[in-house]
Amino acid sequence: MSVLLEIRDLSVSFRQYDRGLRRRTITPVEAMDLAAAPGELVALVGESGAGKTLLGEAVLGMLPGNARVAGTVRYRGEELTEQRRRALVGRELVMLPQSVTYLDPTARVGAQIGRALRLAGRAQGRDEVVAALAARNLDAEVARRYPHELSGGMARRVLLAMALAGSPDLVFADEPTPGLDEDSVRAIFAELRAIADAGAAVIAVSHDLTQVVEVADRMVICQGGRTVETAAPSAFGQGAVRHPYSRALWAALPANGFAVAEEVS
Ligand SMILES: Nc1ncnc2c1ncn2[C@@H]1O[C@H](COP(=O)(O)OP(=O)(O)OP(=O)(O)O)[C@@H](O)[C@H]1O
Ligand code: NI
Repeated sequence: MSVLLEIRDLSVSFRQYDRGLRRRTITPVEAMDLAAAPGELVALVGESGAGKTLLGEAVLGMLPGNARVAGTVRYRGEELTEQRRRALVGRELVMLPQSVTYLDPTARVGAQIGRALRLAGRAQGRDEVVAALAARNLDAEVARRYPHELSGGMARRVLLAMALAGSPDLVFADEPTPGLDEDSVRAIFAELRAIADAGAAVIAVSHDLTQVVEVADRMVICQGGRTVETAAPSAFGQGAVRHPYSRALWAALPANGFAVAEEVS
């Protein structure tokens, strides 16, 4: 299977102005590598501030104006130029947002899905809206609801329905499960797995290590702006991951006794 997205040696810097107009540059993403093929679910894991969101924003062109990106991002074997990105983002390449506040509180779910279908260049009649809901295991009745009338798990599914309106080939899911109970987390990961099985490449940022190892094809582990290891999910449970940080990440899970690895800086 050929690679759909290939990121090599990605860095993201921000130019900032100190007091007295002294300029300085910070580089939160220093060297990240990641590849994703059609049909694959790649989990991107690592502590808060490691640069996971920035990687997604760099690929999708969502960084603020003072950001500088270096390194290689190839999509379908060709450099993802600004021009290609503009044509692809929102259609072939989508972000599943981290926050449900992305939903418009004043509009019914059906209208919001209709809007997403229109932006993706699809037909947007009632039948299409109902089909988009059904594909995410939501009843047609949900179209009439407002966001505040949805449970946390349902709101996540609505966000999924909107992100998937244009049948994207690449989905970057940034923390798709915050604040959900265990069953809802499992259900959302099952959805992401199904999206990959249907042929898309899915990159999922997650802190739910125990759940994500159940569905991922590969785990990309990052720390301090660098990817430190790519491992098979099974390697985690078997203690076969190499990098001390990867081991610490696993050992720190509640089920594994919250062990804090002191050798890790
Ligand atoms: N616009 C910005 N200007 C300056 N620094 C930024 C900017 N955006 C992010 N950063 C910094 O870059 C680092 C990485 O941020 P990022 O949001 O990618 O982390 P993350 O791995 O997604 O963390 P989390 O798990 O908490 O979401 C953080 O230290 C953050 O403060
Ligand atoms: Ni983040």
